[in-house]
Amino acid sequence: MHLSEITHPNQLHGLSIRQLQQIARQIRDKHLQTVAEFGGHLGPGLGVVELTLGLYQTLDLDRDKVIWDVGHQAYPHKLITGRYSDFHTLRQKDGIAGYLKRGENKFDHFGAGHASTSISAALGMALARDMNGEKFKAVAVIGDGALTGGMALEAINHAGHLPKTNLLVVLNDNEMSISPNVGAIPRYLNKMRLSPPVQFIKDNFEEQFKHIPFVGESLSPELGRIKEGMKRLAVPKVGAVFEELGFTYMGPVDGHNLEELIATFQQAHQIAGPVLVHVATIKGKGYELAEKDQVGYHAQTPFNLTTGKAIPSNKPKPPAYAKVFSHTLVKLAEQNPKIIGITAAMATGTGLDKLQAKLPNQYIDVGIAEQHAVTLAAGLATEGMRPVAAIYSTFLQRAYDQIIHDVCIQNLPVFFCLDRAGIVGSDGPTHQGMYDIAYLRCIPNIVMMAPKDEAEMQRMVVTGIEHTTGPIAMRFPRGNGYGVPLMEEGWEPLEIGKGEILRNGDDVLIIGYGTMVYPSMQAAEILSEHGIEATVINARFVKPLDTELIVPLAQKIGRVVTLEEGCVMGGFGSAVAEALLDADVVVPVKRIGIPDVLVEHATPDESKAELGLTSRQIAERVLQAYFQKQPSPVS
Ligand SMILES: Cc1ncc(C[n+]2csc(CCOP(=O)(O)OP(=O)(O)O)c2C)c(N)n1
Ligand SMILES: CC(=O)[C@@H](O)[C@H](O)COP(=O)(O)O
Ligand SMILES: [Mg+2]
Repeated sequence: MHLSEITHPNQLHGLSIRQLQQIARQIRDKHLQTVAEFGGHLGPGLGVVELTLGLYQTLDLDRDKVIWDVGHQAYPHKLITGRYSDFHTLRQKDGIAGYLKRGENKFDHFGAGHASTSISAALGMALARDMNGEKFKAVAVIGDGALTGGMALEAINHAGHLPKTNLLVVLNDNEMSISPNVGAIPRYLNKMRLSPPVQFIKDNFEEQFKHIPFVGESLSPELGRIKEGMKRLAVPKVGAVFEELGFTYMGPVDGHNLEELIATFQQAHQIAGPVLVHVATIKGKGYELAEKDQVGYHAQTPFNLTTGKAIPSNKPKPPAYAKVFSHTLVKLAEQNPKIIGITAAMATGTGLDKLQAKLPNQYIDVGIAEQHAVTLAAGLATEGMRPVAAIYSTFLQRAYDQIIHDVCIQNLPVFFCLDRAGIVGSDGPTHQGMYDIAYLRCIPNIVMMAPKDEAEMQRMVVTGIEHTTGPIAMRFPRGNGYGVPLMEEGWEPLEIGKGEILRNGDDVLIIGYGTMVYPSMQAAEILSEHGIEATVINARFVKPLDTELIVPLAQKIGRVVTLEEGCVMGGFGSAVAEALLDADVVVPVKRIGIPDVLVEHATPDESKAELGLTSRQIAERVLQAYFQKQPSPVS
């Protein structure tokens, strides 16, 4: 049977190991071709091909439910659940999502994208199953990185307390998060990965020696004494921690040996209560370049399969915001040993791997543990350190209470650097950085800012470091800057709460925040072609808002437009409208940003066009709102 003929995982039933190995090869080929052509997550899925086939052959997917943690590794799952023919649309507009998605396919029982949720979801399904008197297996597949997330441990704590609730947790242990996994849990797992040989020797000690020709028999008396000594060798009982937590532990199992996997899963299905099967895999298995560079091949833009090199873009790109951010932070950290950069398992994405390389003592990776990262930063701040929590906007959502409870209520000087703030593109709704303006703005004590370009971001990094009277947050987008000139040092901090006028005009006031400042200027130029002259403000800060600058101009001009790359509800535009209300200035405010919708996976430009956020669309919307001009057909 060829992979292309599989539309239901139950078609795996009855296939021989050889047939499964053939399908595994076809999955790897399809996975590699598709990611090489369109980009996506490479290493994670290559590492779970046999795990997926072995597990699914032992389940009835018309009944049983498999929940994948994060879901970035679930391309093999997608390929055997009816999406082979559409797989070339992966992570593209209106195409297959890069993560599991309940609405996409009946075998996608739970969506994800953020880590550490699978065991909670699977346990919820198992409890509902038992309450409804149903019979199906609930299986969570979680990576060793995701296992460092607090939620996963909360779920294990709960599941281990329910000896009558059947639940299978498959731990995909490839010793990697995006970077090498960090913490005591991965270290413990690694010890178990290593322990079987030691355990094997202990169990088969004499057997091993007796057969040594000529000397084997004569060694016997000695062997007894050595064996006694071996008994005292402290080998952790494999899986002891999980067993102590109420799970039946099985493993570690070779995650690329189909016979072993199938036999283990079949056995696991016979065991009542919570069971954890520890599967040892290799991230990137089957593609040598990915096996050798597991960090670099976690995710890929389109690349050449033979050379492994990214397909060069036809024009040189300005530096990425993340690169400028980390370069600036390293420069400042070299002068200030109190600066501590903190990442939650996103060293390469945030660029903090550069800080780790240059100043390892001023770098902390806490694993996938954003909540811990924030309160750790708060603790560091109480002792006079200068903590910089570099966490994507979307992942910082995980630590909302810690931001309020541990940082802002105590008014501690933590500097939050929110990368990937705004529309991120192919990762879709779970990863869009849409909510941070709204979710932070309502918290007392926090200062919030966003740069118009990468040069202003450098000034904001200095501003953030020097703001030590309380918490401060800077948001910036995924991707590249504008290529504006950058300074190597001597960046001038900004005055907190002060914006700048970029253009003058009497017909409409346009106030841009962060990434929407340049589009504001471009829209103003288009309006000028229609005889409409706009004043454009770069707000720089949403909290505190520069009301001294904005309120009088709004009153004078009488028409206001706000622009933000974030949710309009409660966002930057709301802040301006509230300020005008508080000042009893009654003028119309047209808030342009992301409306109350989810933004599906597409390129950022496609999403912005769909949301009416291109410069031309902004100009058209202003004309329509304030000057009763019917929009010309959008070119
Ligand atoms: C809450 C959260 N923080 C960070 C991330 C970014 N992220 C995506 S995959 C990944 C590593 C996951 O490691 P693991 O679970 O071991 O899966 P593997 O990639 O090794 O297959 C991280 C940190 C995320 N998805 N969710
Ligand atoms: C699966 C996951 O959450 C990360 O791999 C994420 O896709 C990284 O996003 P960036 O590519 O923006 O760093
Ligand atoms: Mg891993």
